Amino acid sequence: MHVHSAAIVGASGYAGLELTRLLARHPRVRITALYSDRWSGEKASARLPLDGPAGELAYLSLAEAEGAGAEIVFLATPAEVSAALAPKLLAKGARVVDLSGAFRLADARAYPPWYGFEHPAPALLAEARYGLPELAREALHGATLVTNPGCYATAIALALAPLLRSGLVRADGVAVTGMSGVSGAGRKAAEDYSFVEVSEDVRAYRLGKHQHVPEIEQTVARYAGACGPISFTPVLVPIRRGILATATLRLDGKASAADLAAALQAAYASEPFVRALPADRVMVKDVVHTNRCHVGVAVDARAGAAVAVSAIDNLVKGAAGQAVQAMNAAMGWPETAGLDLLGG
Ligand SMILES: NC(=O)C1=CN([C@@H]2O[C@H](COP(=O)(O)OP(=O)(O)OC[C@H]3O[C@@H](n4cnc5c(N)ncnc54)[C@H](OP(=O)(O)O)[C@@H]3O)[C@@H](O)[C@H]2O)C=CC1
Ligand SMILES: CC(=O)N[C@@H](CCC(=O)OP(=O)(O)O)C(=O)O
Repeated sequence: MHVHSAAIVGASGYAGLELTRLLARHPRVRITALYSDRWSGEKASARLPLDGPAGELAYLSLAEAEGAGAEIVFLATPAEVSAALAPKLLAKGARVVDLSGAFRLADARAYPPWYGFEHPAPALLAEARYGLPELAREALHGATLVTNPGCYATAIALALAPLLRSGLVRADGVAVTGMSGVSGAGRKAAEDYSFVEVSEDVRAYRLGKHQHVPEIEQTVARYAGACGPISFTPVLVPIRRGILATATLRLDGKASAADLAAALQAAYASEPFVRALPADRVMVKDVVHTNRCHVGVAVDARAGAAVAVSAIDNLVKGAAGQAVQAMNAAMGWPETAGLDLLGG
C-alpha cells in the first residue's frame, strides 16, 4: 500500500496541532514536514506527546512552505495566508486541503466585506470542493483543492439541511445561535481571550457580520434548496472546545416533532460521524475530542417553531477531523480512516 506524504502549514495553531495528532496515526499518510515560525527549529515531540517518526520532525519556517514537496498539503493558516499559498502549491502538483475560509465562498466579491481582503486567486473558487462529506461527498472524490468548512457552518448546515429538504419547515426567517468554546478563536487571540477576560462570562460577538454567514447561506442553498437570509448570532462561552448551535425555524403546516426527527434520522442513518438524538440529549461533552456531530430537533407548537440543535468539537469535526475525513473522501479511502469515534 502506497503511503502518501503530507505536510501541515500552520502546525503550531490549535487546528494545526489537532491535525498533527490525527495524521501522525493515519494508516495511509506519513507526515513529512511541519511549518511554523514560532516553533521553527524545535522538534515536534517537544511540543506534542507524539510517538513515532512525526515526533522526530523539526518545525520549518513558514517561508519554506511554498516549496513543500509533500503529495498532500494541509493549510491551517489564516485565510489571507492560505489564499496566497494554495495557488503556488497546486501549481507544484500538490493536493491542497485548506482549513481556512479562503476558498469557501463561490463569489470572489464576498471576500472584501466578509473576510476583509481582495481575493488573489478568484479562478480557484470554482475549482475548490467543499469538504463536508455528509452533504458533498460525490464532488469530493478526486478533488485537488478541498476547502474545509467553517466550524459554525458545519454544525449549522448538518442540522438545517435535512430539515429544509423535508419541506416541513420554511426556508425564510431562520435564526441561528452558535455557542463556541474559546479555542475557536485560535491561539492568535489568546491575549484578547485570556482566562481573566473570558472565565465566568458569556458574550455575543460580531453580530450580523460574522464571516460564516455567507457560507451558511451558500451551503444551505446548495444542499437544501433555496433559503432566505439567515440571522446568525455567535456567542463565546468559557469552555475550551466545542460548539452548540441552535436554529429556530418556522413550521410549514402542522409537522410533528416525530416527522422532523424522522427527517434527521433518515438523512444520517448510515453516516458514521453524525447521530440524530432527542434535542435535549445533544451536548458538547459527548462530541469533544471526536469527529462526531450530534443533531436533534424539537417542536414548539405554541410558537409555530421548530428548534434544531447541533453539537461538534470545533477543532475536530469543525476543523482537523473534518479535513482528514474530506481528504479520505478525496482520495477514495474509507472516510473513517485515522479518525477516532470514541474520543478521550
Ligand atoms: N480554531 C478553530 O476552531 C477553527 C479554525 N479554523 C481555521 O483554521 C485556520 C487556523 O486556525 P487556528 O489553528 O485556530 O489559528 P491559530 O491562531 O491557533 O494558528 C495559526 C497558525 O497559522 C500560522 N500563521 C501563518 N501566517 C500567519 C499570520 N500571518 N498570522 C497568524 N498566524 C499565521 C501560525 O504560525 P506561527 O507558528 O508562525 O505562529 C499558526 O501555526 C484559520 O484559518 C482558522 O480560521 C477553521 C475551523 C475551526
Ligand atoms: C470563538 C471564535 O472566535 N470562533 C471563530 C470561529 C471561526 C473560525 O475559526 O474561522 P474560519 O472562518 O476560518 O472557520 C470565529 O468566530 O471567527
